[in-house]
Amino acid sequence: MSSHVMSIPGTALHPPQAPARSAMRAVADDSTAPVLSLSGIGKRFQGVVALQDVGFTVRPGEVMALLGENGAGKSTLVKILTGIHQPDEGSIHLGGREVRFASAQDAMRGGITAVHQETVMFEELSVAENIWIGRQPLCGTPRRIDWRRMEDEARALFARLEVDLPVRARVKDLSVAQRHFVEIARALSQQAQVVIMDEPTAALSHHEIGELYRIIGQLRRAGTAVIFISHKFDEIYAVADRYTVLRDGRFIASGELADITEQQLVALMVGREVGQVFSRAASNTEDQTAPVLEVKHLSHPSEFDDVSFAVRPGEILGFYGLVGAGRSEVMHALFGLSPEAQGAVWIDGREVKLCSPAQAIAHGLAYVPEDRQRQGALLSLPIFQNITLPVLPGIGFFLRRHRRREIDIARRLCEQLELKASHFHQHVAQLSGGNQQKVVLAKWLATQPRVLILDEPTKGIDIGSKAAVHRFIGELVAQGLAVILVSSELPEVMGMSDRIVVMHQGRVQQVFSRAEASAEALAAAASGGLHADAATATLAGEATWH
Ligand SMILES: Nc1ncnc2c1ncn2[C@@H]1O[C@H](COP(=O)(O)OP(=O)(O)OP(=O)(O)O)[C@@H](O)[C@H]1O
Repeated sequence: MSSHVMSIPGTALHPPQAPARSAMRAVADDSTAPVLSLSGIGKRFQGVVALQDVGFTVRPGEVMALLGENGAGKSTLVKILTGIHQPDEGSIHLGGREVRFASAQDAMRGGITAVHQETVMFEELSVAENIWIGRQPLCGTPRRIDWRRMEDEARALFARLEVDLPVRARVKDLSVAQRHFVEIARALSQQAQVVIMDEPTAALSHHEIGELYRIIGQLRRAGTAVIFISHKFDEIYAVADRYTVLRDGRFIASGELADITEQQLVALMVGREVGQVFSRAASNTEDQTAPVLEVKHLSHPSEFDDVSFAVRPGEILGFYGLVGAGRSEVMHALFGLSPEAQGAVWIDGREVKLCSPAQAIAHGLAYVPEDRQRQGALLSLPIFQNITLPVLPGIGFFLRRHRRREIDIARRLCEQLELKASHFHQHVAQLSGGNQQKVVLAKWLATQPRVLILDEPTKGIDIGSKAAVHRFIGELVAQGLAVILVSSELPEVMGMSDRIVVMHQGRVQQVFSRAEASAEALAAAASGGLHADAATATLAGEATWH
């Protein structure tokens, strides 16, 4: 890692290593004709310019990282490439022919497929049926579906990918990673020339990320071009060959990743200096300060067992663990969302019952969930109403002067979080994904809680805004707020927390002070107390795939 921006001392762990790029780049070189070329692409939404004169090329067998801040226009471009939106201007050439896709199916048939979390699949149908839906092989007279061929060909696709996935499994029973693999198999079956991956690792474990990298290597060797969107630089450098940067809907630069440092990329993306990310001085809260929140022996029949911890005013208590460790489930229970949970919760030294979110809020808790878009934002309401919704009773919604105050609160938070929107009355549905996340964050910060639970607060948020979010959390803590920070990013959890609880398989494995918390020690605890080397190997995705 070349820049100061993402690295802090002691975070020696990196995401899974991709195979050496020189070995993987069998097809693309400078003389290869592009498989995809865009020129002069423009798109407006009700006066908002999302893209303007964007052009770049992608060659067969290369991985192109598409980079930009929240709202830069990446998703809009993906939607144009996959037939969901039509461009107002410009042209797209695929395999040397000009194309215009009227729908997602049209784009898929034409050779462009996207892999992302929101992809609609037929939940009740099998893996094989999802791969061949709409084009099932037929046999006999009268013609009927050739189930055996359909399943055999699906098996052959997974064999090619070296993924062990039962083709008769129902899609509803698959993990996010397995769904990605089904989509990739479908793309292969359609001889896709370009596969777009939009933040594909967001919900994957370290091991699954390793699997995904390996499959990307296979696509590349087969000559498929991959457009890879991510806000994480370590993974961009691990998998991509080239980059294209967008800023404010415009093309800024393209080039080889080998020729550019992370810091230079950040400068291209944000066009200004970015503050230090992941760095906060430890709070000077004394150990003898009474905790504002104490959780004692919290258990759930299937999700977690005997979880106890305490957090003091002015302190950040980090929660680290692998996907599935039970961290988010504990936070759900704490916020009154899990009726089956048992245990005791004490606030300011008094035992309280938190049986519903309303009770939790009344006791000064706020919870910003991980899945903010689905659980947090009212997409059809304007930004300022989303932000002030939880505090409306407190500021008198119907009084005009209070409406003014509502807008003031919203404006201050939007500035602090560097929200990118054309105006406060813009509907949240019209914001980019990252900016929608910031609205939900602002909404809960506006409640001025005493204990703020943040679940993956910077997931999907660009590097510049990450620094702003961290600064803002730091300011709130300095004013006496207690924060519980659930994060899967080691640098974030280490750089921000005063103490770190590591969970493994639903239990508290170990609690670290800031001084004790090294990347290796946290990883070892997250893997169930393995020796640090073994834990590092597990995190690097070297274990076998089940
Ligand atoms: N349906 C829409 N209506 C109005 N404006 C829109 C719509 N979709 C996108 N925009 C605007 O287009 C711009 C680009 O958004 P886009 O979603 O492409 O950004 P992005 O680079 O994908 O950001 P992120 O990293 O946050 O996902 C933003 O200003 C956004 O508000």
